[in-house]
Amino acid sequence: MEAQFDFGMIGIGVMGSNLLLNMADKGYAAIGFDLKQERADKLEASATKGTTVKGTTNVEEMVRALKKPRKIMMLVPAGKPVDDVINNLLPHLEKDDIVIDGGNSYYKDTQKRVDYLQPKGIHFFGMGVSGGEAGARFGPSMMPGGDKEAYQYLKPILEAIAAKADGKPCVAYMGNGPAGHYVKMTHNGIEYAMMQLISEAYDLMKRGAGYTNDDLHTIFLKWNADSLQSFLIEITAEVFRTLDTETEDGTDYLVDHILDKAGSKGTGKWTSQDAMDLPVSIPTIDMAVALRDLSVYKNQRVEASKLYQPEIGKINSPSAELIQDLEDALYFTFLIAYAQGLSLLAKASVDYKFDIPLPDVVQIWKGGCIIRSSLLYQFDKAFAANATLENVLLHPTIAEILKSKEAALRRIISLTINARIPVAAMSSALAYFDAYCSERLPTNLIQAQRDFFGAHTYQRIDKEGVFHTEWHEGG
Ligand SMILES: NC(=O)C1=CN([C@@H]2O[C@H](COP(=O)(O)OP(=O)(O)OC[C@H]3O[C@@H](n4cnc5c(N)ncnc54)[C@H](OP(=O)(O)O)[C@@H]3O)[C@@H](O)[C@H]2O)C=CC1
Ligand SMILES: O=C(CO)[C@H](O)[C@H](O)COP(=O)(O)O
Repeated sequence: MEAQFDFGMIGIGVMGSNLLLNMADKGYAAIGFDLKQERADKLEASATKGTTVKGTTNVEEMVRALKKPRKIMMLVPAGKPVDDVINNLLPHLEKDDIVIDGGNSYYKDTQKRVDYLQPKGIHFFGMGVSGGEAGARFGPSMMPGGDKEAYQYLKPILEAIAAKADGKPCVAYMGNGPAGHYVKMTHNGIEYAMMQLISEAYDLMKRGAGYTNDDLHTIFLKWNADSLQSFLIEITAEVFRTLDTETEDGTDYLVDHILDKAGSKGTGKWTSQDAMDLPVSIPTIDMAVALRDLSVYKNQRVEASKLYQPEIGKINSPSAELIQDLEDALYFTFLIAYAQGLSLLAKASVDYKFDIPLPDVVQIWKGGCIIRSSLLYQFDKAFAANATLENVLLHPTIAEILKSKEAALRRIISLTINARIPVAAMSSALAYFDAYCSERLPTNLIQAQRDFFGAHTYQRIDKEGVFHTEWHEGG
């Protein structure tokens, strides 16, 4: 076959097929490989009339059909399938070909793959893709990282298919080596935190204040039209009005029939693990991971609820005030979740020499991805003033916002404590804020204890040096 295709895709499942069809709609000739013939046929059948889309089960045929330098993306499950695809592709590739892993791969695996392929002259990109099925088809947010020189060949195609925010494409070069996958991992960590925060607001309104699903639908719609405008708030409004087709008369709401055990594929956990390695404090993301983990222990929770019989207190605050406070509390805590994720990227960028452009990260998260929200626009001024800002909480415009919403969050958390509604992520966001804004923390005592039992030494506030005290006889 003559080399006539602009882009090749390996793995034409949910994400791969939609991304490829998106490219074809933008005028690129697209070819997709899958192990299954029916997927290859389905790809061709789904193409928009007049576009050039081919499906194949022959990897060599796909590679030969691509213009040079070849641009091949894989969208397969993370882990072994990625290495299998690389090894199957390698015999057919040539120097300067570009291979992109668009899945949710662990960034340390991506680094190994970059190191493996670089001596062979192959440019390997780790690229986070966010937006789910609809995003892939009509405009995702994409976070590519790898060889900057080779990015010029990808840029036009990626910019054409990306979501647009304020007319700018939601894709940009994210830095060296596995930087793209690191940014996507962090995106997902923030995603975990925002989802946990929303679920806590839901719990407070449903179990605490007794709102119905219809009420919740209306409240989330209003929030989405107001300060909390975001993809996650928008889809949550939809969830509350979706009826269950499995139950007899179909009048029950589906959300009430869904088991309260959360799944997770690892990106949230990796964010927390890597933050601890660096170390960067991201407790709201950590708490979101921990609460998904806790949710899995359903049997233990059932047993404990019988043992302790916790009575959920009624929250009787006037409705309008409660909903306004919750809106402000969510705004405050979403902002903290973004701040923690961005502070992780700032540190990783320096320590790992990723050179991540933080203003671009904020820009490409404004559209197409799961954590898109109008709140992200608030960070523009902070990063315009300092593109490597360690923490957005240090910028005066952010301080003004947080100060205006802080009292509402404190009122909400006070209500939940007596009502026994667990708001672990909200509480962690407030505690992080209180600690981050404390000139003096009680950590002096921890240093004293460490020196007491382990002669670990401490520093003093009034003179330079390292000190040790004989705290007690034999200490
Ligand atoms: N779904 C989503 O919303 C999002 C997913 N992602 C990530 O994108 C990646 C793909 O996800 P998604 O499209 O949902 O998954 P799907 O399961 O829909 O598709 C995966 C595809 O990979 C193919 N595949 C699996 N193993 C191999 C292999 N060894 N060689 C060649 N092809 C293989 C499968 O082929 P077959 O079925 O024939 O075996 C299938 O076509 C994952 O890393 C996921 O985490 C990222 C963002 C959002
Ligand atoms: O990357 C994504 C969105 O951005 C995927 O939907 C991801 O799979 C979600 O993670 P998890 O399954 O752990 O909730």
